[in-house]
Amino acid sequence: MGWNQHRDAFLELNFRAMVTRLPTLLRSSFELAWQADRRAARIVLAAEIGRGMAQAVSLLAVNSVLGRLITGGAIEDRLRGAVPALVAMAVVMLFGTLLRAASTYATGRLEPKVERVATELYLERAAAVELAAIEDHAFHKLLDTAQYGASSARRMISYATRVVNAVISLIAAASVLTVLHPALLPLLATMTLPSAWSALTNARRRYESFHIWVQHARAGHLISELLTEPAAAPEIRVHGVGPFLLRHFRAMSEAAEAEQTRLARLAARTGLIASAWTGLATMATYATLGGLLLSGAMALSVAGTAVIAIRTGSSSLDSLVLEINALHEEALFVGDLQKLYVEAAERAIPVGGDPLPEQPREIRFENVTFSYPGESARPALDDVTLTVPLGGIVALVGENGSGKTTLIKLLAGLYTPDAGRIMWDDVDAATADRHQLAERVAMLAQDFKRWPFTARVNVAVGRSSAPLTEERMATSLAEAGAEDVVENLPRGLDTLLARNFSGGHELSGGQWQRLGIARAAYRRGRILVVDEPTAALDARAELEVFEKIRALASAGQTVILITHRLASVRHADLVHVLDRGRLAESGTPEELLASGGIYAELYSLQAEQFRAPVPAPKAG
Ligand SMILES: Nc1ncnc2c1ncn2[C@@H]1O[C@H](COP(=O)(O)OP(=O)(O)OP(=O)(O)O)[C@@H](O)[C@H]1O
Repeated sequence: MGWNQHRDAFLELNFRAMVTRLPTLLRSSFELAWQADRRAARIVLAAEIGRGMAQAVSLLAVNSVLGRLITGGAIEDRLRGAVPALVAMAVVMLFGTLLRAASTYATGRLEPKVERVATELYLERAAAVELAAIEDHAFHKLLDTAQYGASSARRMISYATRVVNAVISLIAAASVLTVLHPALLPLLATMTLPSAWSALTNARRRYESFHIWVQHARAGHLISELLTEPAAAPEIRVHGVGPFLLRHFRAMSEAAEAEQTRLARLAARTGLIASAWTGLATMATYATLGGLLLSGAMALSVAGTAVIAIRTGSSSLDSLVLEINALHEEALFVGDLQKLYVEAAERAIPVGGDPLPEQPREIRFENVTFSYPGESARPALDDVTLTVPLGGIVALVGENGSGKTTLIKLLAGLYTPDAGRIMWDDVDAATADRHQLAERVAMLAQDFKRWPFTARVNVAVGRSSAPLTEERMATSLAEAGAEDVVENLPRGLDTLLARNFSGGHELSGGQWQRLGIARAAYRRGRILVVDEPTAALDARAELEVFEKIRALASAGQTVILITHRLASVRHADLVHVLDRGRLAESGTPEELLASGGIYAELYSLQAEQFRAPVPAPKAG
């Protein structure tokens, strides 16, 4: 269906990189933990270091016990001699158990907090970027992949904990082995390398595959949502779109399954090779140990301890490799999240800037050109120069796709021009304080958001930063002519406007439009921008809304109006006509009618429809 793009998979992930990055990974896990809960982070770190040390001490105690038991003398004496070491072992094990409990508790406390902190930052940064970033598919892909980073950050904490633990117990086992016989250490490493290789190879494949398939997974998810969402339900039923969507869903799922099968086949093959290699290395290790015993180069008690140390060491090394690998895999996702943090900060709406004039007289577009990203035959706005005087009604008129909505989005600061300037008196909007600019504008977009909240929230969300007041609510509803919409709701303003929730209610398109106008009125922006405010209204409601808009304008509010209903434009103080991204004509409605240009042509086309003869009722 045109979503798949498998070109940009890239990775650099190898064993050396993994080991060299380990300190950075551990540090960033610790930083995440520190940010989320300092006390718990301290407990985890101390407990894990303590546990590793306890393991080293208990290994030394084992050596001492074996040494006592295997040396000559009466068995009672040998047992008695081993008692202090046995007691030491028991104490150390108890200590280790307590530390483990402390670490489990603190990690459990830490993990959800880490995920929350990471998620909050993700949402905060994503909500603060420019509209252009949200509409950019590359940034969207990053948003998609980075969303997994927060849960990875959560898991990173336990993996990092286990890595610290495994490193310390490995150091303990390796030091004991080196003391026993230096030849044993490389053998221990050889035994564990295959599982390292296999785990790393599989992780790399999984991550590569994830990056290649993430868009695909999103598209599959989108189709399954489309099949169940209420907005699509009527067309799915009347036009029979269901089987078509299902066919695509199946095709996409099958492609994803084939990828999973490929990964499983490769993982099985890699696992087999690694196991064969481990088997050979284990045989070599024990043969060496036997050789050392036979040649008398190693005492039996030492060989006993060596076997225990090798088993402890290889299991520590095994788990170290697995945990580092898991840590690394999670870190790749956390890396995506961090990349998003950086990119979102770079593409964030700038804070601060030149103050806008308190009472500007006009907004001037000077040779403004703007193109949407991607391929298009012509710019959406092409060298547009026009003035919007403040304090009256300015109408934007033009055929579909002529650039009206784009123009008001630029005016509201949602996009910045590719060329030219937008001046608020003598302040360039490009360097102006964007927060101030947004403060001045109330916007009712064509596709304004129908929030799945109560009617009250749907209006008050127009200015969610201020405390809600009933008086302002009532005035806004009156200004929008939306009182009867609210009166007819089962629980008035407290009715939930989301039909797919229990107790939820749905409004008609026209009723929504009136609530949308109430929201824009509630905002009390000095410039009210309305894009096709009456498209869904019946003739009476349309007249009423334009009446209200006129009243707002005569009370001093600036209204910028986009509409195809040219009869309603008659009351505008100034009309700009756009044609394929260019300003075609400007003037008062009377001037434009008299000039016989595009406006006059569109006007007479509409007027014609009403002049068409009404068929006479048939007699009889
Ligand atoms: N988000 C977008 N991304 C890419 N192109 C866009 C986007 N929005 C609009 N366009 C393109 O920009 C051009 C101008 O669109 P715009 O929505 O400004 O027209 P309009 O005059 O408001 O049309 P209408 O009367 O249909 O609402 C069109 O060619 C449209 O395809």
